[in-house]
Amino acid sequence: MGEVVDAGKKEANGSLADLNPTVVFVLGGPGSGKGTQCANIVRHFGFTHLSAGDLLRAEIKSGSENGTMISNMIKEGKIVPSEVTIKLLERAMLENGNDKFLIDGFPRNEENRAAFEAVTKIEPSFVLFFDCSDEEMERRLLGRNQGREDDNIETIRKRFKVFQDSSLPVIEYYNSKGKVRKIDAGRPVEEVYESVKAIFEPKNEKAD
Ligand SMILES: Nc1ncnc2c1ncn2[C@@H]1O[C@H](COP(=O)(O)OP(=O)(O)OP(=O)(O)O)[C@@H](O)[C@H]1O
Ligand SMILES: Nc1ccn([C@@H]2O[C@H](COP(=O)(O)O)[C@@H](O)[C@H]2O)c(=O)n1
Repeated sequence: MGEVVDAGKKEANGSLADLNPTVVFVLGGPGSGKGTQCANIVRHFGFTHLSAGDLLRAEIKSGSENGTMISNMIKEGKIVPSEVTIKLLERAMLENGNDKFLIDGFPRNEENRAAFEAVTKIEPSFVLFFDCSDEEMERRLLGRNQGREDDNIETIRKRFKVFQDSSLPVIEYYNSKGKVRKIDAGRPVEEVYESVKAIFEPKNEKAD
């Protein structure tokens, strides 16, 4: 584990190959409840939650040279170039010290997927897919009230289109490899979590 170098930040030591982490990708449309359910999984199953969107928003706030580009992309609902997002994810995993990660909102397109695989050599254990109607996601996003610049109807519609055109094909790719665990995310939070929990709980296999 890295040593503490400043307020709450740890040095990123070693390589991902050494860490060899367990990774679960958490995908679903904007507002499908990925972040909400990840918080529950973290509490019960010891994963660390890394939201690609949160990491990008933190990068804007940090005054990084990429800040303006990232901010413009998010306002337009567009996908930030993979090298930027992957560097943030790699750094967050190495700084963290855990070896079990929920990677939320990534990979968002084929470029994200292929670049992550090429750079990190990590294959996800499985992909949690929160399936929810556009009507319900729109209602949730417009009611979220977190001051996000992309939670307005114009950007929400763009984000839905990007999800349809670019993110669903990634889910289809993992589905063809038998890796997708699809959840009906249109139900109340507690009901959705019951389904999520069943996926993470060790199976009670019968002895012979
Ligand atoms: N099952 C649910 N029923 C009703 N509201 C929900 C449910 N799950 C989450 N919400 C609410 O909907 C909003 C969006 O949820 P959340 O932030 O978890 O979605 P997300 O998929 O992470 O969104 P994004 O991709 O935009 O970051 C939040 O205000 C959250 O409290
Ligand atoms: N892999 C990603 C993930 C996110 N973005 C950008 O951030 C926006 C917000 O993402 P949330 O998951 O927090 O909803 C998203 O609309 C993209 O602009 C990205 O580029 N790449």
